[in-house]
Amino acid sequence: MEYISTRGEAPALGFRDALLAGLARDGGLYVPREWPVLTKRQIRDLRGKTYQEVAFTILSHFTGDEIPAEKLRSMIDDAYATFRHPAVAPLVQTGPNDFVLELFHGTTLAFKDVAMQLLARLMDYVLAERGERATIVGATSGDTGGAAIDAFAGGNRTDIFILFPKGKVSPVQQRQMTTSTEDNVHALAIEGNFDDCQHLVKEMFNDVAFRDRVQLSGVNSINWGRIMAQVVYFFTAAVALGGPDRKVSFTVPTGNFGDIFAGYVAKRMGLPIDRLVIATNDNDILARTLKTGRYEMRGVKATTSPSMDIQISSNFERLLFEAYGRDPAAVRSAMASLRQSGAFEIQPEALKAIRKEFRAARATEKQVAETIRETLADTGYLIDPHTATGVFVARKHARTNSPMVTLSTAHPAKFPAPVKSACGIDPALPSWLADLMTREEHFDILPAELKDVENFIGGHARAGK
Ligand SMILES: Cc1ncc(COP(=O)(O)O)c(C=O)c1O
Ligand SMILES: N[C@@H](CCOP(=O)(O)O)C(=O)O
Repeated sequence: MEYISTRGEAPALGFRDALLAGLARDGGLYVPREWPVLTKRQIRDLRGKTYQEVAFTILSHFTGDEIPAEKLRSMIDDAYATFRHPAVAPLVQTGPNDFVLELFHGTTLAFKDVAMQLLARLMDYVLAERGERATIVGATSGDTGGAAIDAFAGGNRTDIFILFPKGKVSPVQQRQMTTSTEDNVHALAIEGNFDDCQHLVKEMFNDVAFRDRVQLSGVNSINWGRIMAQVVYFFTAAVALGGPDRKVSFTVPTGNFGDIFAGYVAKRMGLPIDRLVIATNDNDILARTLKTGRYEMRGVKATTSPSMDIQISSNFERLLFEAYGRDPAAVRSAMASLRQSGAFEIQPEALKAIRKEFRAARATEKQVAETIRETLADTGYLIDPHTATGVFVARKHARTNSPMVTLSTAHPAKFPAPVKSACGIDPALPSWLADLMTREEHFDILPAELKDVENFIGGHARAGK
């Protein structure tokens, strides 16, 4: 399997190189040259299989012969042995046709663990095979950072630097990033918002001299390895609900567009998905874009679902590439316009293609709080504000004749303050995190300036020395 850049000006790479590259050298994102397609029969055969078996079937289409089958199997087994639920990603029924897909049974209580535990193992395997080290960078609005630190902590081939927006993540999220005692972990509180953090990460990748010197690698969903691992749970959920002989819809709480793009990939791979619904909080740039055809930044609002407080949805670039019939020039022009003026227009044909695949709606802060309260009252089920954003939007797009699955992207205990304020319940952290809030914190504070961040990373990274 070969991977090509959405901007068409970087060399095509094999799986291992695309995995370590993270972002393409032309600033674009890697996607497979072709979408692998499973037949209905192959999808039917996934019924009754474990999460790990389904993961192997799906992921081997993307890793091809670059990762030996027995290695891939053992990495998948190890990655999902860290999950506290035997099903890895169980489905919970909350209404006649309504389901919640719990993606928070990993070590840091968010859906990021699903891909990150595997990504760390894949990267370590490729680095060991090549006798190399890497400097891992990541930008986080709260969850990617904790999951990445947990997955990479203690690795002797990697140093990890996580940029989080100072004062804009939940206290639990912050401590998950700042209390590691491993020498290869560096949590950096950036004086800015998530978009500033993500911009800094992309700028580091675009600084070729720096990138090469520290052997930079990324773990955000700009890395194809993240997306491919997130495709798996769309298959497990749909198949459990009668797929491929019955269409299933999904609503996905969305920020950086990685998770819902994974759903789109599942569909391209042949999974019969009825509706793919983007759920946003008050940072509703994606809902506005689908409505108007204009992607326009308006400044970030702080909400009770801080992980989705995002304006620049990185993976939307992958969707644009597809919607423009894989025309990299159209993507380059949209991205140049976004850089220059904070906006771009989507041409009518491409917009039509996007609207055919996706629907989108927003949940306001009031609606999120009401949804937490009502879901608890009606079903006894407690959800976090990100999941509540999804559940609220899912109700608007529910179908009477097909199941609607909302992705539950975080455990309510990660966001105890808004959950308590909405419904009066103070969700407890699980036993392995019970002392989290009393652990000692270690982090550095840096301005949102490329030079300061590069100097810090260059001074601490072991790769290239
Ligand atoms: C809890 C939670 N829900 C939803 C999202 C949005 O996911 P994505 O960025 O893949 O759209 C995030 C962050 O990415 C998150 O941490
Ligand atoms: N919500 C995310 C933002 C980064 O998303 P990613 O999926 O691209 O890593 C977070 O929690 O950090």
